[in-house]
Amino acid sequence: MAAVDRNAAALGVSTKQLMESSGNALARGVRDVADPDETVAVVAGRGNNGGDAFVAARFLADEFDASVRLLGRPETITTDIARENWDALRSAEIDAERVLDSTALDLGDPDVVLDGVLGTGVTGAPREPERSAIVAMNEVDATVVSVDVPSGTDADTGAVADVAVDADRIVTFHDLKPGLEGRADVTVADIGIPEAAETFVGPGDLRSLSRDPRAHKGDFGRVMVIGGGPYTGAPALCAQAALRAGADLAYVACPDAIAGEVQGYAEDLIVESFDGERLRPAHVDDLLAAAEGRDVVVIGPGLGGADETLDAVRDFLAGYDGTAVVDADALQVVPEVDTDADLVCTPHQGELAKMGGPREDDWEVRAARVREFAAELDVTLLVKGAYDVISDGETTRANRTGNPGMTVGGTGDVLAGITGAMASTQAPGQAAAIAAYANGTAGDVVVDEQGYGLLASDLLGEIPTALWGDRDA
Ligand SMILES: NC(=O)C1=CN([C@@H]2O[C@H](COP(=O)(O)OP(=O)(O)OC[C@H]3O[C@@H](n4cnc5c(N)ncnc54)[C@H](O)[C@@H]3O)[C@@H](O)[C@H]2O)[C@@H](O)CC1
Ligand SMILES: [K+]
Repeated sequence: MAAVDRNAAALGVSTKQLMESSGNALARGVRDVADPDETVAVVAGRGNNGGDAFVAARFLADEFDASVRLLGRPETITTDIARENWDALRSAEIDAERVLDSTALDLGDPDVVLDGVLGTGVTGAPREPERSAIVAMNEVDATVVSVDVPSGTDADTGAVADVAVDADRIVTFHDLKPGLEGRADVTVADIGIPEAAETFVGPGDLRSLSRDPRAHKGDFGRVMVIGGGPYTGAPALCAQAALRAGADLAYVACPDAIAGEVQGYAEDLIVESFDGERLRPAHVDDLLAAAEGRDVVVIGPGLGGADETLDAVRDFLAGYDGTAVVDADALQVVPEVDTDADLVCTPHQGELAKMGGPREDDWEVRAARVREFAAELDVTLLVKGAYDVISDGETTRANRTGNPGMTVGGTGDVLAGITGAMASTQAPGQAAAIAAYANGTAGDVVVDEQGYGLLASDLLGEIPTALWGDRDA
């Protein structure tokens, strides 16, 4: 939800607007169970769940005998928008008081209790002062309406804590939360989050990239690029992109003939070469052994399409059972290969057609067909275009970042490298979605600064900011 919320804000629909809609929906929920002039006791915690309850109180105050209890001091309200809505209650002289000792919380004899104590931001079982307030709410003989989730319910898992609100009705926002499935007393309220906030990859998707300060080397991936032969720049770009996207180590497995040149592009790369001028089936056993110690393999960049090379790609994928990003010439073997690996394929539309996939001009039609094709192949597809389409066969996303300057050679190698890095910490579909977004954002920044004529290598330095530069994410 927090990711969708951030994506909505990036589309111009602020969390405060969503809070207004949430409060309005709550007021409707209360009207459904109460008659005019009945008493409504609103109990609010200090997060946005409480903020929703403040808005509801503003909607209800004219019609009902409504009063608000805030659990704690207004200064300790955790978000600006919740505090602004608390202040609005006070300014409007709506009955709203703070409760400094929740063990002495006296709700009187209300007809309805509105539970805005804890929502999706809860971690662990309720602590004080929320804990005693929940007990007090359960002791009152009233219809209890919960905001988003009954307080004390873990919104990620649906687990109910030892102390939790026993709700008669729940008004939940945007989507059914875990633990609420199958309950007859739940209303899912549309609070105006545009579908685009879920369809299009946005800054909210980057939230999962935050790092634990206790992380150590290897936590963010050892990425192995199998590439090069006729081309030398492609594997080097790809592996450098993986490092810029946060991988801890990037290895390039390439032919001896070009190893020196690949290493020459960047000292950060670990080049491990095999004999000859191109990949052949004889190399596959050694590559499979090397891949054992790595988190993700990216196969394809600069390999070329020689028959023996494609045979080797086929053999490699048949013997591999980790996660592999497949790009460029290697893509064409995917439909015929039998593998236990999780494949993330990154074709442009021409390559997709060569794989037997759909060719559709309209992106929404393409998205639906790409999903079917991903399900048929049992792979994740990232189909590059003006709107990139990403699907794992179930969830389908689109990415709008990027620009026509990125038609230059090498940008696909960069994308494959970012995808490789992301796939070492994220599920394949999410890895591909974030990679497409970051690659396009990097390209947009370069073109904004200098105009067209970008080089794929220009993207590299912009990748970290594209992934971690959004301080609000
Ligand atoms: N994400 C969205 O799109 C929207 C969310 N909204 C509301 O925002 C809620 C989430 O708000 P927040 O993230 O601020 O979180 P909550 O309001 O659910 O709770 C956070 C507060 O509870 C405290 N807390 C956490 N665990 C606790 C525990 N075990 N015992 C006692 N206190 C605990 C935190 O320190 C914080 O003060 C949703 O449930 C929903 O009601 C709506 O305002 C509208 C849109
Ligand atoms: K609640």
